[in-house]
Amino acid sequence: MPFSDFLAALKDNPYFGAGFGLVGVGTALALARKSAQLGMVAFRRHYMITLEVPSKDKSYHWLLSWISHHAKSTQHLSVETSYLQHESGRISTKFDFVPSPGNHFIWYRNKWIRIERNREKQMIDLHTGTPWESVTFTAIGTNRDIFFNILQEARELALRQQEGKTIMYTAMGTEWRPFGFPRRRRPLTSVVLEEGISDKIVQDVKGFIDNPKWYSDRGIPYRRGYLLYGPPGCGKSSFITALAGELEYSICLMSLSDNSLSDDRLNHLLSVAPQQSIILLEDVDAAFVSRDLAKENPTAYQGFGRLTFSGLLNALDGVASTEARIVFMTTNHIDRLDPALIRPGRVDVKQFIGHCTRWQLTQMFQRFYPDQASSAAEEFADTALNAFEKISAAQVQGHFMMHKNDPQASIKNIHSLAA
Ligand SMILES: Nc1ncnc2c1ncn2[C@@H]1O[C@H](COP(=O)(O)OP(=O)(O)OP(=O)(O)O)[C@@H](O)[C@H]1O
Repeated sequence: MPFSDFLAALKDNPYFGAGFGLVGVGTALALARKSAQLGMVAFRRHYMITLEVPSKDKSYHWLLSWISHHAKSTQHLSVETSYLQHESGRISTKFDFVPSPGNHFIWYRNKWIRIERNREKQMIDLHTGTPWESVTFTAIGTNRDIFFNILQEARELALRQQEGKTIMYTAMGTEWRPFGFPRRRRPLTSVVLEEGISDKIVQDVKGFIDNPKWYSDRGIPYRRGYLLYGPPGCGKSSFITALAGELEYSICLMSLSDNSLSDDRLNHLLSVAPQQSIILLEDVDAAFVSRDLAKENPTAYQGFGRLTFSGLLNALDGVASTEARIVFMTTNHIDRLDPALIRPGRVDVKQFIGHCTRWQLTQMFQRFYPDQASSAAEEFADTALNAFEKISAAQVQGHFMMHKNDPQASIKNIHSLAA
């Protein structure tokens, strides 16, 4: 269809709004013309299809990228700045042009499509503090497939852009928003846990994801909880990040100590977490300690914010969906946790992640200095364990960084390992 006809059709479309008002009528002739026109309006109204996507919808940002991808000739643009992490770890700034508020036309699969991006000046989304926005697509015809295709393409484009990255989400108001730049996926092999632990957890999670039927056949909620506990700097968080990369999942990071977190909000957030994501509750002991401890020292262990302990338990129990729901919790002090929080059903797998063993020390040495003989790695492990009773992987990593190009010095200077 020629562009001029498309514009003429739009002119009568009620969604098109100002700018194409009907010419005034004053004479009988004009009235007759108008009634003919109204006939056309009714006809066109039935042959135009419109899709409105509010900014709250998950697909909104995908669609903006899709539009800028297709509407290359549009001259009215806004900038969206993001950060990119390269293979080397270097971070660079990326500027994307997205269509600015107003009308844009694109030619898509032999059809003209009008896209209107609306920004409400008066309405602010109270949860995110951003203006209320929407995009409306209008096309000729009645076949909705055109919009399904666009949504599908926009989703695939967004997924391609995220390939090889792990997205971290954080809770903003009642929704999850990407936080920081997508991180390059961390390989599982880069986190050296005691022999067998990593494999055991990965197999457990994969077995869970692959077996929804097992749960539905038995009427068991399709969720699984994990608790990683142990001293700081031994790899709890790093392992969860690497696991998310392995599963191609994102991470929804939630702080239970957040003052603005209420029972209802937590419940809601857990039920609307993005698909294929791990919910990560870090340092759960910081928010809730065992009821016995709290009784002994009520001032030190006051509850945080408006979240109650029973609210947390209910929210965890309510986390059920047709999709695999995985909740990871971490703590440095398992002994401070209330047994109700970590009972089976809420936490199905508890795993201690401790200080480095001899095996871990040799593995870490070999990974850091791949050209060295295994005897050097063993010498490093023995020297380290002779000098210190407990060493965290974070300490070892920091020590290697001080002797990046000198493995022998890293063995000789092990006594200088930073506490
Ligand atoms: N097992 C490990 N293998 C390789 N690197 C590790 C390991 N453990 C820790 N690190 C490194 O140490 C740093 C801190 O680790 P991480 O935050 O995962 O520890 P954590 O156990 O979660 O600590 P915390 O209890 O304080 O949250 C990271 O930079 C990580 O790369």
